[in-house]
Amino acid sequence: MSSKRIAIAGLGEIGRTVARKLAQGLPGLSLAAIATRDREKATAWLDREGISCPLVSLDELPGHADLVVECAPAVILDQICRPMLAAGKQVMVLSASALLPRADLVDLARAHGGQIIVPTGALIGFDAVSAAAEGAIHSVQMVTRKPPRGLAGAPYLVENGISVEGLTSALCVFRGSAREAAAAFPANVNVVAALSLAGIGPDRTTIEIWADPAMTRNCHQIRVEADSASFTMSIENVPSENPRTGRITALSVIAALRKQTSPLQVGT
Ligand SMILES: NC(=O)C1=CN([C@@H]2O[C@H](COP(=O)(O)OP(=O)(O)OC[C@H]3O[C@@H](n4cnc5c(N)ncnc54)[C@H](O)[C@@H]3O)[C@@H](O)[C@H]2O)C=CC1
Ligand SMILES: O=C([O-])CC(=O)C(=O)O
Repeated sequence: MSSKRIAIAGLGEIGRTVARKLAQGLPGLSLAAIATRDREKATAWLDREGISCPLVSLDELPGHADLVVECAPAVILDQICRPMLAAGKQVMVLSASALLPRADLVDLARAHGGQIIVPTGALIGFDAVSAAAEGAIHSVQMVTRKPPRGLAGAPYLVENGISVEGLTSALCVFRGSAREAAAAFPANVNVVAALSLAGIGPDRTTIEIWADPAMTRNCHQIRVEADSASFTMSIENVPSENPRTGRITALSVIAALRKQTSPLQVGT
C-alpha cells in the first residue's frame, strides 16, 4: 500500500523534530520533501541526521506531498497554503495567528476539496472545547504566563514601548480578544488563535498575557463555561531551543499526523 506523502515547510524547532520522527518511521506516512530558507544549513543538518529527503521550493510542494506541515514564520503562511489548497491537498498549520485573518484560505480549501488542519499544538483540551461547541459555550478565557524572553520582541511590546527586560515581578502586558492578541503577538500566542477556532471564535475568546520572571515554562490556563460543562485546564510547557515554542508542539504534530492513517483514533 502506498504511504501518505508528508512535506515540511520550515526546518526550525518544530520542523526538525517532525522530520526526524518521519524519517524514523510513522505507519503509513513518508517524509517526501522539505522546503527551507537556508538550503546549505538544511543539507548539513540532514547529513548529520542521516536523513535523505529532497529540498524543494514552496511552490513545488504540491508536486511532492499530500500533506504539508506548515512550521515556518507566519508571514509565509499564504505562500505555503495557497498552492497546496488549490491542488485539493492538506496543510497542517502551526502559525494559527496568521490564519485568523485569512478566511479566504478556508474558502480556497472548500472550493478545491483541500483541508486545513490546526493541531492542538502547545495547548490542551481541544477535544472538550470542540465537543462543548456543538452545544452552547458562554465564554472561553485564557491566561498565559511566560518567562519574559518568551515574549521579547513581540510587535505589541515594541510599538507600545513596553520593556520586559529586567522585570522583578510579573507584568500584565496585554488583555483583549484572541483576534487582537494574534495581531499583537503573532509568534507568541498561536495557542489562543487555535483555541478560538476550536471554540467560539477569535472575537469572543479572551486572553491575558503576563511576562513573569518567576516562570521557567510557558504556562497557559483556560476556563470554559458552556451549557454542557464548565472546565478549567492548564499546561506548563517546557520551552524548546526556541524560547517562544514549547517542546510539546512538535509532539502534537506527530500525534496528529499519526491519526491520519491510524486504524484506531482516540479523542474527538
Ligand atoms: N500552534 C502552536 O501551538 C504553536 C505554533 N508555533 C508557530 O509555529 C511556527 C514554527 O515554529 P518554530 O519551529 O518554533 O519556529 P523556528 O523559528 O524555530 O523555525 C522556523 C523555520 O522556518 C524557516 N524559514 C524562514 N523563511 C522560510 C521560507 N521562506 N521557506 C521555508 N522556511 C523558512 C526558518 O529558517 C526556520 O528554520 C511559528 O510560526 C510559531 O509561531 C510555535 C509554537 C506553538
Ligand atoms: O502559542 C505559541 O506560539 C507558543 C506557546 O505559547 C507555547 O509553546 O507554549
